[in-house]
Amino acid sequence: MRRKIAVFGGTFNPIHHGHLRLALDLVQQVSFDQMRLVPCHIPMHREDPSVASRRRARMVELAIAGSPTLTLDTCELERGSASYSVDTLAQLRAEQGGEASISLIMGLDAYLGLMRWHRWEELLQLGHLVVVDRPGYQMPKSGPLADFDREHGAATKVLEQASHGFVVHLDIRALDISATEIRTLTAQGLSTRYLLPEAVRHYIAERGLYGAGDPVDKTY
Ligand SMILES: Nc1ncnc2c1ncn2[C@@H]1O[C@H](COP(=O)(O)OP(=O)(O)OP(=O)(O)O)[C@@H](O)[C@H]1O
Ligand SMILES: O=C(O)c1ccc[n+]([C@@H]2O[C@H](COP(=O)([O-])O)[C@@H](O)[C@H]2O)c1
Repeated sequence: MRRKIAVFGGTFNPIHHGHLRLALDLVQQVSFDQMRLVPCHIPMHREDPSVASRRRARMVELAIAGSPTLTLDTCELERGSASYSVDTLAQLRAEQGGEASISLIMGLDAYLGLMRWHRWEELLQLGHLVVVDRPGYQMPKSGPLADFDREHGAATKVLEQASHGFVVHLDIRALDISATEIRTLTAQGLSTRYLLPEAVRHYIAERGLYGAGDPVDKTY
């Protein structure tokens, strides 16, 4: 059977249950052999994250500690340069060889901006794109992305059958959680409990990230 590897890139500032449950749901639906969480080091598509990549990676590590299926991949930190998904996929393809099925995972909000990504036309030569819905976002019915989606769209089984080249949309449970909301709640001194793992909440509180005040308030 073809080895199936998933690459789930994100700013993870911080990682939350929206990311984690999405990753786990996909591992179970697709039987990925690996699900690699790849924190981006220097994003060129958004403002500099307020927290250094080393710390964002550490929060990923804390979040997945003990998970048998999710792993942290720090390739973008090690590369040290601007973080482009095309480079990450190319590096993984070189490592894994031509047979492996490689899937780049993204939420619909990220997919909507795909045509602004660096060398985005090359992504499907290196892997598949697996897109999951995100509350508040909808696929356009017409336009260049809708055309691209129709041209390359396929059913899940293609992830077994081909190493690259297709776009697959998968249903996962919708969790309306964002890192932006977690940063805002933290800065306002409001509780973020149940939105992200406790170990990550403690890390944020202990280091005063996102304007966190005293260590995690017991009343919250
Ligand atoms: N709740 C969610 N449901 C589905 N996809 C999600 C969810 N949260 C994040 N994603 C996806 O995870 C990837 C990484 O997201 P990212 O780290 O930017 O989190 P975020 O919550 O969107 O952060 P921010 O609010 O800072 O933009 C993206 O592909 C994004 O679409
Ligand atoms: O390669 C690009 O040009 C590119 C442009 C936008 C987003 N990405 C990647 O998409 C992933 C999700 O991005 P974000 O901003 O939602 O965290 C993350 O791994 C980014 O590096 C990549």
